[in-house]
Amino acid sequence: MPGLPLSIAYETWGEPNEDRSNAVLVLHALTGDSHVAGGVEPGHPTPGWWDGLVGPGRALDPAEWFVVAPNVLGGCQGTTGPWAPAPDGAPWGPRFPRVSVRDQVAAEVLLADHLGIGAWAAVLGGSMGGMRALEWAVSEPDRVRSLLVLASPAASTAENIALASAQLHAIALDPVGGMGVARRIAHVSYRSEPELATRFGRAVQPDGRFAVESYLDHHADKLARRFDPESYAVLTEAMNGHDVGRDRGGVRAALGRVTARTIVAGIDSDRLYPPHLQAEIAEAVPGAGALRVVTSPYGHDAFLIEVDQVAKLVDELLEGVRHPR
Ligand SMILES: CC(=O)SCCNC(=O)CCNC(=O)[C@H](O)C(C)(C)COP(=O)(O)OP(=O)(O)OC[C@H]1O[C@@H](n2cnc3c(N)ncnc32)[C@H](O)[C@@H]1OP(=O)(O)O
Ligand SMILES: N[C@@H](CCO)C(=O)O
Repeated sequence: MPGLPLSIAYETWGEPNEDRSNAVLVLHALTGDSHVAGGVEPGHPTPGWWDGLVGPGRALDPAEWFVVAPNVLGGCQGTTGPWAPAPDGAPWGPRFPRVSVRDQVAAEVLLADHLGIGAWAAVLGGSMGGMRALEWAVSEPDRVRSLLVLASPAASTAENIALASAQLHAIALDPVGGMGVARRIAHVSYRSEPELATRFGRAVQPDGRFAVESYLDHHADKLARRFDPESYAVLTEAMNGHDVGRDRGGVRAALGRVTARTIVAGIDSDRLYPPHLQAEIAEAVPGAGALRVVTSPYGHDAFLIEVDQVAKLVDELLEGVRHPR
């Protein structure tokens, strides 16, 4: 992204130690932001999306770790994205340049440099956050001491691209209404078929809508109140282009570069990024060991919901940083 004026919004928890060896990078998913957790620490009053993970007595205890969470490049919660002013003073909007997951990580490298962090004790993320975490470990192996990749692929699959392409077409036709359509399509892929069947069945509400239809309407309306359609499109295109193996001799060769102590986890009911995609990563990253499986009825969104299981994985990862083999 040479030439793009760049601002990065980020939040931190805890304090860096003298050599910054306690710094942990947490990377959010598609519609997430830098507000990982809240309600437990001064300065972070409102709840976050991984509340159970950061806070006193939690896996990422600010008394021990310096936790850093940036808003992604192309996002709409403070970091440069389509909402930001272009050189002519008007918002970039649809003129915002295409960015890749590699560009996003390159921006996060600049943040690490700015904060004086040579190597992260851990880099972790789920979904799109896991794509960036993996890209960090491949492109900057010396700067990632441990890595958690959760519910992410090494490269977006044909099905991922197909689902996303329908969403991008909807936004291209009508940004605001289209993002609602996109969220409906995406949200179905974030949940599991048995969950939807058990929870909603064929129930019809008094207003005539299927209950599941009304549920999707609700999530579409909620997103419209908090997210920018141009940003949704930029980030979706970045995910479509995600392939750690591009120009690196393929996925296996790229993953072979990773030197971080690595845990790779999938969710048993995830139909967006099913666990076989994480098994591919676990097999190719040196020393990653067996794939870990989060058990959940909720599908892909379990990376946000099953926080206790995620916290155990983070605990195990950080234990390895405290006591390296
Ligand atoms: C890192 C990141 O990804 S950050 C972004 C994370 N946040 C999001 O993605 C926001 C969208 N939300 C979600 O995807 C989910 O709510 C999660 C993953 C955060 C949590 O999942 P769950 O706790 O299982 O929530 P669930 O999907 O059941 O949604 C609950 C909502 O649906 C509503 N709902 C349930 N049934 C119906 C229905 N028949 N009609 C209308 N609304 C309904 C509930 O009232 C509730 O509303 P609220 O969220 O405004 O309080
Ligand atoms: N609910 C998540 C799913 C994408 O991983 C989000 O909106 O970011």
